[in-house]
Amino acid sequence: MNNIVKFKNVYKKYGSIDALKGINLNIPKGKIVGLLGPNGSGKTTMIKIMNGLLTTTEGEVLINGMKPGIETKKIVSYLPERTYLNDWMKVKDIIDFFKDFYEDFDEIKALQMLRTLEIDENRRLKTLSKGTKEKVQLILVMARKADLYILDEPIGGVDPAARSFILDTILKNFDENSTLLIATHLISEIENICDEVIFLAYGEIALQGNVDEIRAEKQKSIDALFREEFRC
Ligand SMILES: Nc1ncnc2c1ncn2[C@@H]1O[C@H](COP(=O)(O)OP(=O)(O)OP(=O)(O)O)[C@@H](O)[C@H]1O
Repeated sequence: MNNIVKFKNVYKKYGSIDALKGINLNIPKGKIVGLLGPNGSGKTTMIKIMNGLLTTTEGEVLINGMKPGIETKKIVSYLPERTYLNDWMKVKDIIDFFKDFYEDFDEIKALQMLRTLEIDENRRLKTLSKGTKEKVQLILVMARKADLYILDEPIGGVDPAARSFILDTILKNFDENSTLLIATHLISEIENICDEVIFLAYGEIALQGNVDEIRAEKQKSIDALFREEFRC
C-alpha cells in the first residue's frame, strides 16, 4: 500500500454548514505535505476525521488502509490545534506520561530536542511562554516513531527567528519513511520543506501537487500563489 491517507468522496456537514464537499485525496508514504487554505476552508475538519474525532457525513477515510480508530492511533502522532496537556505538569512529567502512554515514544530523542531548543525540562508548562509551550508539544509529538505525523497549526505562536530552527530540528529527527502532514497559514516558512501541497477552499480541493512542479508551472512561490488565489 503506497498511500498512507485516502479520502474517498468525503462530505462533512455541521447542521446546515457544508464543511467538506466531496474530498478525494491520496497522500503517499514518505512525503511532507502542506495542507493550506484560508480560515474556515475545512483543514481542521479533515484532520479531526483522520484522527477519528469526527465522523464523515458521507464517504470514507482510510489511514494505511484502516478506518480511523484504536489501530490507527498507534501509527498516527497528532498535534491538535489546541493543547490538551495539563498546565501544572513539569515538562519532564509530561515526558514520563508520553513514555507510559505511547510504546513508540523515544524519550532520548525528546530530551535531545528539548536541549537543542534550550528548554528546561524542570519547568512547569504554565510558567512557559505560549511559543515555548508550542515547542514542547511539537517535540512530544515528533518524538514518537509514527508512520504519520499530523500537525494542526504547529508553530503559529513561535517567533519567526525560531521557526526555521524548529523546522530544521524536526526534519533532522524525522524518518524519511514517515509521512508528515502540516496544516498551516505560515506558507513561506514551510514551502521549502514540503514535497507536496494541498490547497483547500470552501471545503473542496482547489489545487494539489508537487511543490517544485507547481512553482515551475505557475512561475511563483507557493506563498505568492496562495496570496493571489485567496486575496480578500
Ligand atoms: N463544531 C462545529 N459546528 C459548526 N460548524 C463548524 C464546527 N466546526 C467547524 N465548523 C465550520 O466548518 C467549516 C470548516 O471549519 P474548519 O475549522 O475545518 O476550517 P479550518 O480550515 O481549519 O479553519 P482555520 O484556518 O480558521 O482553523 C467552517 O465554516 C466552520 O465554521
